[in-house]
Amino acid sequence: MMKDGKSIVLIGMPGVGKSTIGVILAKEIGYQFLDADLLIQEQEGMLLKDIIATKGHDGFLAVENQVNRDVDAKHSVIATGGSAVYCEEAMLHYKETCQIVYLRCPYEILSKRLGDLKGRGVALKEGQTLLDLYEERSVLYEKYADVIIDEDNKGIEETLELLKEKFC
Ligand SMILES: Nc1ncnc2c1ncn2[C@@H]1O[C@H](COP(=O)(O)OP(=O)(O)OP(=O)(O)O)[C@@H](O)[C@H]1O
Ligand SMILES: O=C(O)C1=C[C@@H](O)[C@@H](O)[C@H](O)C1
Ligand SMILES: [Mg+2]
Repeated sequence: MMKDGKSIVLIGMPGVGKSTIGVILAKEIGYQFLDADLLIQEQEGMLLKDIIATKGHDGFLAVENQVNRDVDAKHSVIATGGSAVYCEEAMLHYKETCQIVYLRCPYEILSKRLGDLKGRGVALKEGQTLLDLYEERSVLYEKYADVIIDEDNKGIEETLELLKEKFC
């Protein structure tokens, strides 16, 4: 187990593997796992894509901000949603209480990995492309990160090993 018990918050674009890698990391370092997307769905009683459809982009971000801001968990790996980085209050809360890790994946790899963006519930504004989103968010992910893990062409296992090297 990690020494100081600080939780690890994973940030990054949709599809970088925050949820997939986060749950395995938690198990391997003896932490709990929380997925902020699932907390949002549970609170709202709706799927993410339906929350976005009903409340709109800004309404969704308000809920995402509140849910992440209210997370008070030690010894946990927390997978955030890709848009959590727009939620300033929540990000400042994580910055003060946790270690923030940006899983950075090159655009070319990510765009192949992501299929139907709408089905995934990505918070795209009208007319925005995945590349626009990538460029807009990269700056924010880097701003809040304490640690950056570059995925490049790594598989899930290799990325996990890098994370464990940092935190164990
Ligand atoms: N090298 C890799 N690293 C991480 N995930 C990979 C890799 N190669 C393929 N994948 C796949 O990419 C997907 C990552 O999806 P996942 O839901 O974990 O992303 P996420 O970061 O949690 O996205 P979201 O912000 O939408 O919650 C999974 O289906 C995973 O199997
Ligand atoms: O990157 C995004 O815009 C999102 C990613 C998901 O994890 C969800 O948090 C939500 O569907 C928005
Ligand atoms: Mg996820």
